[in-house]
Formats: sequence, structure tokens, C-alpha cells
Amino acid sequence: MDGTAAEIAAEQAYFDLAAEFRGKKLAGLDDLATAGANPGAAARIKRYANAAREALQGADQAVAFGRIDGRFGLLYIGRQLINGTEDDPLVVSWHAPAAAAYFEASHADTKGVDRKRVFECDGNTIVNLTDVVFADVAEAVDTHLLAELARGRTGRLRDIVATLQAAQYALVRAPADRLLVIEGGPGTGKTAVALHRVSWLLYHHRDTIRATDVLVVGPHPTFMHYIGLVLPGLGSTEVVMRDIGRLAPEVTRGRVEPVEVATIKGQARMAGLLARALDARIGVPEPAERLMIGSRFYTLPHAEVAAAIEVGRSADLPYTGRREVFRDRIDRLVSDLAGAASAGRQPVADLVERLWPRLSAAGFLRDLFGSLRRLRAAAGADFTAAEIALLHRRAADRLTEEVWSAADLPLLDEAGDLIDGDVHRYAHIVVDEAQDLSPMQLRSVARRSATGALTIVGDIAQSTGPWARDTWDEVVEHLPTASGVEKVPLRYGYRVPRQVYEMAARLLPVAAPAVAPVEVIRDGPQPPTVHQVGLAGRAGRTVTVAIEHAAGGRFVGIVCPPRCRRETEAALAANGATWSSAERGELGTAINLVSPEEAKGLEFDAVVVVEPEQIVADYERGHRMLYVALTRTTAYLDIVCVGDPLPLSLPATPKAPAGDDPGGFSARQAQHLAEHLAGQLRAAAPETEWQAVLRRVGELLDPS
Ligand SMILES: Nc1ncnc2c1ncn2[C@@H]1O[C@H](COP(=O)(O)OP(=O)(O)OP(=O)(O)O)[C@@H](O)[C@H]1O
Repeated sequence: MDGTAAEIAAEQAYFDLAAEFRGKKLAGLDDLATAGANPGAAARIKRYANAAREALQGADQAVAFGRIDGRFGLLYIGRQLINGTEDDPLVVSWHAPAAAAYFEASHADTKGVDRKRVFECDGNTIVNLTDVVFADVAEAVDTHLLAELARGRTGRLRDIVATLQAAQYALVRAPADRLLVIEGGPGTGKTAVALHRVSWLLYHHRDTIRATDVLVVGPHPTFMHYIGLVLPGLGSTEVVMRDIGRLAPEVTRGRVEPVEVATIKGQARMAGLLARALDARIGVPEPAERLMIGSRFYTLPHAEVAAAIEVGRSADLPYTGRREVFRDRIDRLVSDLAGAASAGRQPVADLVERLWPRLSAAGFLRDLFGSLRRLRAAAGADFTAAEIALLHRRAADRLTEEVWSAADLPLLDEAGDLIDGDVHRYAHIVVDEAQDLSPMQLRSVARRSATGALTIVGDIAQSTGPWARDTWDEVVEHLPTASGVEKVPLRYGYRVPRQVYEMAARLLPVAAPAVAPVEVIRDGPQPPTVHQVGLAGRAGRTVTVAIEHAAGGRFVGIVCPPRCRRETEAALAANGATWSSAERGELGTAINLVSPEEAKGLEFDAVVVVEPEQIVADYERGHRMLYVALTRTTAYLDIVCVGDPLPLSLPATPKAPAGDDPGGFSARQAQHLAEHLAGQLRAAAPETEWQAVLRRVGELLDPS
């Protein structure tokens, strides 16, 4: 039921009053910022004032988004508390217990609420209001929620606090001391819920958890940009937001490698390989270590140096800390022999460096991948010769010239932890699109958890790539579980309109037979449109359709498999269209070109999916990738294709052998190994030498 003009005017008067008090509070904060008895106190007060000011202003300007009246009286609910005179709340914060009834009231259980009112605002001006009267017999549709869902998208996810549904609210406030898995189909609000949960947590644990103690991890930079405004909008500006690649140290990225190599690098057994390889960097002393200090030689007996190494090794510290223990021990040995002044002198430092070299993660990994000998020694029985060959690569001449792949990043992180052990730990971690992460990536997340409190978000039916999962257990086994694990589903689909979802859901029996479809809550403007075209017309039609949507003011995503990308870009250019590419980490306001992988987690008013057959054929678990592509729209879906728009009968590509079984070696692995070796040869030697090198390789492999 919409509000009358008189009702809106009365509410507006209240909003104006609350805004006045909010203004006074802000002015008070300005005065506070200049107060402080000493510089330390002043800095603390200033920090408080700035945070409080951000919280008050970061909200979407309107003082409140809803109101409930019932047996408890009347309550206005907003993103932040606003007090009137004598600290009487004019607006309570959505985090407060008093606000719970706003989210939880239903026709079945009204929670004492007679009426729930939702405000639609432009700034602090009320444009409209809708009421749900719980005393009414008929079940009213939440018209405000439907209006919210129908609103045009902008490329940045918005907060949904005004329309959080009861099941979502329950997850937002679920106990935060354990590993919570929120699973649900596309558009069920998983991402939004996880972010509201962070805001909730910071509000209710503000004495113990600061915003900088919370980490939110997503799959890629575009996604982080997409979700980046939600927490500031809820008043938390300092939560640490990183895409999974940014957990690793800063290195040059961009190495492309075969999926087989990336798959091996993602496996948990790599952790053992790295630990053993690092241990192997600790040397063996000579029978007698001779040092020239000043003008005299001193001899350190093997047994004493070896004992110093053992003391270092047995210290419960990372590599660098143990090195310090060893160095102190050697310093003491040398002082006893040659006097206190000799400790730490160059020859002593050289001995320490030779036996226990100082290492960085990147230097260590470069040395390891660049040496078959080191790799073999560290691999033990855990890796086959073929796998070792896949891991081996020619090191760049300088460490600064080394280019790292995405799969190298968690290895660098693991190595950094083994070497320095100084990663920052967080009180709570949220991981979005967690279903795709490799065991090594999950280890990167796990080591940052101070308490085992994590919120893991994802959907098995959207799990693709080398680590495509069929159950959450395969993810959870790499995460801290000592504090308990809880898995809770979200069932209702808010994003995708019924007509579109009905089409996409036909993929589920092939893509993920164990996953139930979502229950869609609304209809879209029209059914999906299939544009069956000839090859020559595909890119042109894609672009025409996208331009038409953009001209209608819609935020458009062209989801395009990599093989069709060039033709699509050319057609965009030929049509004079401006577009943004998700590759560059941002979405524009009109037409966006995204790969199916980049599309994960994003949404658009209108989506144009290019050549579904190609998507299914080109990706492992391609039907899942197509399911992702088709479920990105909030309203319009167009499919432009030469082949089948819904290729259910196309064989699904199985996931690559990702198990930890070092036994099998397929023809496909052989092919990739050959490609890898050929690449190395091409990079390292002039063409005239290739035959000679290959002959020599043959001799090395068969010394007889
Ligand atoms: N209670 C709600 N009120 C208003 N909008 C909602 C609500 N729940 C979800 N939405 C909207 O539905 C869309 C999908 O939400 P979100 O991205 O969080 O879903 P998801 O489950 O993470 O999807 P995916 O699996 O595709 O990543 C967003 O636009 C979000 O704002």
C-alpha cells in the first residue's frame, strides 16, 4: 500500500527533525576534532570523530529507511543511531536488538508488529512509502522489495538493509565464532548478506574487533570494485578488502601457464614440497670450518657447527627466526674462540649465510622452480617425474624480471609464511565465490584467521575451473574447523527473473545434479530472446543488441567466451560504441565486455550471452559456466549464437585430474608437458640449436 501525500508530509517533518539532530552531532564532532589535552589524546579523539562522521555521512543520506509500529510503540530504523534531546533515539540503528522485529515480522509471526513501513527516498527527501499491515488477512506482497529489485543497476552493489529478508537477517546475525558456509543459487543475496554480516559484527563487537581486523576476500579486482561501496554505505570504511591474488606479496604478475601446471601448483601437497625445499636450503658444515678473523685463522669443529644448526632447526620459529637462533649460536662459538669483538664480523656472517642463507619468498621459489635438482629432492615420492618436469621452468636472469602466474601467488604466500611467518591475522574473514579456490589458496585464507571465525560464501553449481567442487566438504577441509562448522542455504532468488531462471535451471541436471534450483520471487519484463545468426553476423548482432539496451538506459554486460572476444571488440569499435572491459578491473556505466569467469558474482540490467556452445566447450564444467553467464541479469537476457543456445546434449568436459594421486599420466598431460618443454626451448635457445638440445635431452634421459 503506497502512502498518501499527507502521510508523506508528516513523515518528512520527522525526517527533517532527525536530519537536524544528525547535523548537530556532526558539528559537535568537528569541535571534538580540535579538542584534546595532549597530542596523543587529540589524535585519538580525531580518529574517533572522523570514524563517527564517516559513519553518519556514509549512509545513503536518508536518516531512516523504515519504521515499525506495534505493541512496543513506534520505531524508526536507519543505518545509524540518531539521538534527539536527552539522548532519546529518533532513529535506531538497524543493528540494534530493538530493530529485529522490522526484519523478522511476517504474517505467520508478526513479532508484535502491526505495521511495517518502508521509505523510498532521494537523499533525505521521502519520495514514497509503502506499508505492510500485518493485521490484514491477505498476505501482502513486499512491494518495496520488488521495487528495489526492479531498480536499474549501476555496476556497484548497493546495501539491502531496508529490505533484508528474515532468512538473510538470521544469517547476518548468526553466531560469529565459527566457520559459516552460506550456500545458495545465483542472486540469493549471499554476497550482500556476507557484507551486512560484517557490519553487524563490527557493531556488536565494537569493543574487541576493529574494522581493520576484518578481511573480505573475493575472486578478482572487478568483483572487489563491484562490492566496494556496500560496507562504506553501512558505515564501515576500513574493512580490509582484497582479491585472492592480493594475499600474496607484491610481484610482477602475468605469467600464463598450462592448466596442468596450475592444477599441480594448487594442490595441498605443494605445501609439503615447499617445506622440504626450504629445509634443504640449510647447509651441511665442512669437517672443519676455518675463519680468518683479523690476521688469524680459527677453526670451528664440524660437530659444534652441526650442533648449532640443530639448535636452530629445533626452534619453534619460521625459517628466518631459526636462522637468528643459529647465528647467535655461531656468534657465541666464535666469541669464545676469538674474543667478543669477533662475533658478527664479515667472515662469520659469510659462514652463516652459506649454511643458512637469508631468503625471500620470491627468491626461494625462483631458485626452486629453476632447478630440477632442487625440485626432485623436495618432491620425494609425492610427485611423479612428469609433474616435476611441469613445475620446472627457466628462471629469469634477475629476480626482479621474474613473472609470476596466478597459481604461483599462493605458493609465494606459503613460502613467505614458512620464511618469515609474519602474516597479519584477522578476527573475521569473509570469502566470496569460495567454491573455486584451490587448496593452496584456501591455505592462504586459513593462515590469516586468528580465531577460526569465517564466513564462506558460494554455490556448488557455479563451481568451475580446475578446482570445481561437488561438495562443500572439499573446500572446508582446508579451512580451520576447530570452532565448528555450520552450513546454511539461502533459497530465494532475488536477482534473476522467472523467465530467465527457468531457462538457466534446465542446465542444472547436467551441470550440478545434486543442487536444487532457487525459488525465484519475481517475473521479468520479457522471456529471454534467442538470436540465431550466421557466423558472419554474430558479432554485429551482439553489438546491436547491446547498443539497443544501452540506449534504453540499461547497464549492459556482454558475456563473451575468449574465442569470440576479438570479433566482438572489433564490432564494438566498428559501431563506434564505447565499452568497458572487466579485464581492467572496473565496470563502466553502459556496455561492459566480460568473460564468463569475470562475470561471476556480477549483475547487469541486460545481459547478452555470446555463443553458449563455445562457453560449454571451452571451459571445464562448461555447463556450469553457462549457468553463471545466464544468471547475471536482473531483467533482460539475449543469447546470440550460431550453435545451440542451450547445449544440454554437448558432452560436459570433466574437470582436469586435480586429485593428489601422483600415479596417472594422460595423453592430455603428455601433450601439455610437450607444449611446456617446447616453450622453454623456444625461450632459451636459438632455433638452430633446438635439435642439438633435444638430442642431449635424449641422452640425459637414457644414459645407457
Ligand atoms: N533482501 C533483498 N533486498 C533487496 N535486494 C536484494 C535482497 N537480496 C538480494 N538482493 C539483490 O539481489 C542481487 C543479488 O544479490 P547477491 O549478489 O548478493 O547474490 P549472490 O547470491 O551473491 O549471487 P551470485 O551467486 O550470482 O554471486 C543484488 O542486486 C542484491 O542487491
